[in-house]
Amino acid sequence: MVENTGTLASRTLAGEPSGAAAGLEVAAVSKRFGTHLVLDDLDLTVRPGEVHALVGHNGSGKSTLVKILAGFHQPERGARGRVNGSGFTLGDVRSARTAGLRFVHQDLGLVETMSALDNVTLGHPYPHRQFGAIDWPRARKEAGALLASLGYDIDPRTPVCELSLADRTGIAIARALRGSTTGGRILVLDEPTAALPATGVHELFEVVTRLSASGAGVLYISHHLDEVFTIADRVTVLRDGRQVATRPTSEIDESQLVELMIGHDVRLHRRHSPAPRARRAALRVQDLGASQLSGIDFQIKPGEIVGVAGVAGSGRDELASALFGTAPRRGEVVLDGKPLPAGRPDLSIRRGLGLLAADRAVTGLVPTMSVRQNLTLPKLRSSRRGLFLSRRTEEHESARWLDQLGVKLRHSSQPITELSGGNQQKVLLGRWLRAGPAVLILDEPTQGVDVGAIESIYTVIREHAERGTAYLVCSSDADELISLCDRILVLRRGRIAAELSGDDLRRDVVDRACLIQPKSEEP
Ligand SMILES: Nc1ncnc2c1ncn2[C@@H]1O[C@H](COP(=O)(O)OP(=O)(O)OP(=O)(O)O)[C@@H](O)[C@H]1O
Repeated sequence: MVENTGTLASRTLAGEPSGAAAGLEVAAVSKRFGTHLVLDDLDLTVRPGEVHALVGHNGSGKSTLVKILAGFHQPERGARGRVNGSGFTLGDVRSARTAGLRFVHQDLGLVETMSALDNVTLGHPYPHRQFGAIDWPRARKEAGALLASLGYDIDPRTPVCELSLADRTGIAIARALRGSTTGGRILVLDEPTAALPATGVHELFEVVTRLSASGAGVLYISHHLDEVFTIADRVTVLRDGRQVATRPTSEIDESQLVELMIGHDVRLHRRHSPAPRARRAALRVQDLGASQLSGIDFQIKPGEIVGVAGVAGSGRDELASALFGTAPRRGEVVLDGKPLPAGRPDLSIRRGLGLLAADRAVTGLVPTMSVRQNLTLPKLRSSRRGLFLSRRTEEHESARWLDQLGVKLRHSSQPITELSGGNQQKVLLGRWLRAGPAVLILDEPTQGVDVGAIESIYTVIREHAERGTAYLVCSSDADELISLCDRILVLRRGRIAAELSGDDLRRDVVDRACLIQPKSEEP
């Protein structure tokens, strides 16, 4: 419990030893949207050299806090902030920047077509020669040195679109830190690993460790509790906008943390499914090839949930879009007995193949539409009366879906952009399930979704499998595949290296199959 009296200096934080030098201190931070109190009197300290994790279920207020710190949202009156002892105005972009706060947001905010150098320099002046021309060699040298100091070996001339996700994260961190002094800087990383492969996560941890060792305070927002225990010194838990605890990570274990986050114990249940009886495959893939994939053969029966595991570069990332038709492919894809042409996502949808893509911001959401409109998008015909959409039918059906998926919202005509990331993901899943595809491909289906909501999403997926929907689940989370799938295809170097089922659906077996090349395969 955080006391709510006195000045910033006199407030004591849970888990904060008295007298500790504080990098970032905020106190009494509240935020309302309309009548909805989304942050309720929060106090937080990030010490110099500390990695401080901020966790909480979807909609608990993490991003709202980050936006207040960055100056995009105004907090309610009475909120106070200090960096290294000097006050700054919460809710003011310039004040946050001058105070030394730096941010890497989840979408990274990079300009794909521009070079690493331009992206690192974005928003900062380029070095100039005597008569006003840009000093390109110096600009490149400075950007290269900054990236190297963080541990990234990136040629500043490389266009960002040619860089790996891990290197893009490096560019975003370098840009955030550019121009800040080494001592006393505060870096806020908002779900930095959401789209990173495992190797990228490892690289990022090295960067974060190096930064904190240099005295920077890092506020680290993540849904991945294993990351919190690997990288963070302390963790603050938000639940429904309230700060329920701030603890050293050494004094808490994962199940206690989960309990703090959601208020009760959650266990993920394994699927116990009878073997599908249908003779004809819902999806048959033969000799599929794409830029990273070759010779891929598999089938999925109606009602089956098949997982795809594989490390970055294994081809796992490419499989979903190649099958759906948004990436080029070779080979044969047969849906419900009929061949599906390549490069035709429109036909895929019409014939009953859906894709819940990993990048919801690019391929899923229509940001200008309401929650209800986003949910009902692909199946407009079912709720039409004559030429007019029956609003009552649409409202009734949306309410049922939103309830079933446990979407946290005020009302269904609210703009989708007002929902938290995890709740947006639930709406997109609902959209596809509602459309009733024969086969649904889920690419990282619970990315950005909190532990409490994950089980409710799995339940919905399983229920639809029992009614005959076939699933292909591509995920970087082995635990997700194990708890959800009947069998798992493991990709290595673009080929199916193993198929796991039954007693082999175990973390150690999946990880081993993804990583280790059997002696017989060695060149
Ligand atoms: N601009 C806005 N207008 C109205 N409500 C908003 C707005 N932005 C966020 N909210 C609401 O504030 C609450 C907190 O949202 P926030 O995005 O901070 O959650 P979060 O913890 O970051 O969730 P996630 O883990 O899903 O990203 C949610 O109920 C959300 O719907």
